[in-house]
Amino acid sequence: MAHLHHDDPSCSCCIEHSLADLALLDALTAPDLPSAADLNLAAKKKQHAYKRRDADLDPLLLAAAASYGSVTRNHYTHDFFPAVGDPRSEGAYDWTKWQPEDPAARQERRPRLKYVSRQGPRSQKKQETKENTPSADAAEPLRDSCNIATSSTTTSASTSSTQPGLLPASAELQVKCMARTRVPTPHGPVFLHLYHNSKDNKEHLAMVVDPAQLEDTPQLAPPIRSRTLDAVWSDSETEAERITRGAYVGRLSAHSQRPSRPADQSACPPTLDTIPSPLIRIHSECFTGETIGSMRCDCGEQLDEAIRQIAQPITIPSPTDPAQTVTIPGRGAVVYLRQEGRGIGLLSKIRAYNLQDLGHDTVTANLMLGHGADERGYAIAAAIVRDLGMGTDGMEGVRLLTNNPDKMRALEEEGIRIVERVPMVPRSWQRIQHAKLGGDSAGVHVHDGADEREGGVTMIGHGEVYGDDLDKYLRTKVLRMGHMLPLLSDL
Ligand SMILES: Nc1nc2c(ncn2[C@@H]2O[C@H](COP(=O)(O)OP(=O)(O)OP(=O)(O)O)[C@@H](O)[C@H]2O)c(=O)[nH]1
Repeated sequence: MAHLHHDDPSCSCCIEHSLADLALLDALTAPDLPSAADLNLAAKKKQHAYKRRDADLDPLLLAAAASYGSVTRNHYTHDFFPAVGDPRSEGAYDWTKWQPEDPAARQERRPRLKYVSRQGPRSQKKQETKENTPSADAAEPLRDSCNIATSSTTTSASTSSTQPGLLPASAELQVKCMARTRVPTPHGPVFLHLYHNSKDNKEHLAMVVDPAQLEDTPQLAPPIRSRTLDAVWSDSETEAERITRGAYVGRLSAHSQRPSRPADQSACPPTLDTIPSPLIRIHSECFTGETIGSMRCDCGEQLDEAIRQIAQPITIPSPTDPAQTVTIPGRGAVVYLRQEGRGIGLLSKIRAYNLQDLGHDTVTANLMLGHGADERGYAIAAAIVRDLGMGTDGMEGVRLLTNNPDKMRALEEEGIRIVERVPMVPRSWQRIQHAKLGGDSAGVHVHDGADEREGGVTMIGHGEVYGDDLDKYLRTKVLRMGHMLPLLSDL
């Protein structure tokens, strides 16, 4: 029997407890165990032999027991008796000794530094957003979270923002490139642009391939630069702020930091006729295909293939001697839209996959879940393309990498000038096609198979997706969604 109270041999309660312990030990080890009736009788007679042991509670022990080891006696003492043992705190809790501060001393005290936020009060912003939201359905537009006051630049007419730090929602869609940075990839450097917009609450992206922008020498083709990024956002904007958000020219390093100016896009000579229009891919997010390498679809492969094709060097006649050729870096962009699962979202797409496993195709599965076959929109993509200086009057037209006729139509309706459609043939189909044609498929980049994952971007890398799931998915796109892709069986 552990003695949990205190160890004072002269203490009467300790002696009492020890006697009780011995009596209980004796009773429990005796040949005849005491019956419950005996125990009750003893309790009734208030015999000390079976007295309860929890009469005298030590608060420190209770705290330690309750703490399961995470609270020590020291913690307990600090929490409940914080001033104990600290002579300076003597009387700190005695309010009878409290004295008000001398007003003269308060005057002399230096004023405290105060942080003044450059954003409007939160309540004001909320009100502003509600008023500006174009429709009840539209999500609250993204805020300018960089804490830099902006003069919001629209993609067409420029409207000044009523509230610094807020990209206002308006009937006219606005996009604004919030930041840009260089990202090295297996296909070469890309400039990743992050966009906010006044329509939805998503961060859409553009991967601009234009490595010539890293060079200091003049280039033949105009740089693909964001108008809203290069704009001056406020009179008080510093060079450091511009550099940090990516509004710089040339290669950024510890020794080279040149902020861009709004005029930098037009500083280049007009495009030569011999330079092909930039190659553009409007790509919709696909977590499964891009991140975990799903072979139910070709999205991961398409993303890699798009960046690979855009980054291919271009050979053109030399502007000084047409008999000669010069090679310029490949240029274009992937606009990456956050409209997962053709706009139905990842949750619904996962459910749709289960319906597909039950035998339904990708279109029917969407419909069974109460969605449209394709719920995407391309207004934001078009605005981003325009912001990058492509696709509209006075700017270069674009070559669009797609098989999707709806995508072509939607972009043209948004005013984007598409000068050429470049098909996206799945790599496994290219390989089979190549074999069918007896190796005679001029100009087609033929992949060796699925073992090419080392290079390339996304989980699929430079390899290919293949299999029954993929073939079924692609066939449905051709047969039910009108994708412009020759079926293998038709070759
Ligand atoms: N609902 C649904 N979405 C899918 C399925 N498989 C892939 N997706 C989504 O389909 C979209 C693919 O879009 P894109 O890469 O723009 O291609 P596309 O519109 O099919 O046309 P292309 O430009 O010819 O490639 C992505 O958002 C994927 O998440 C599926 O089985 N069901």
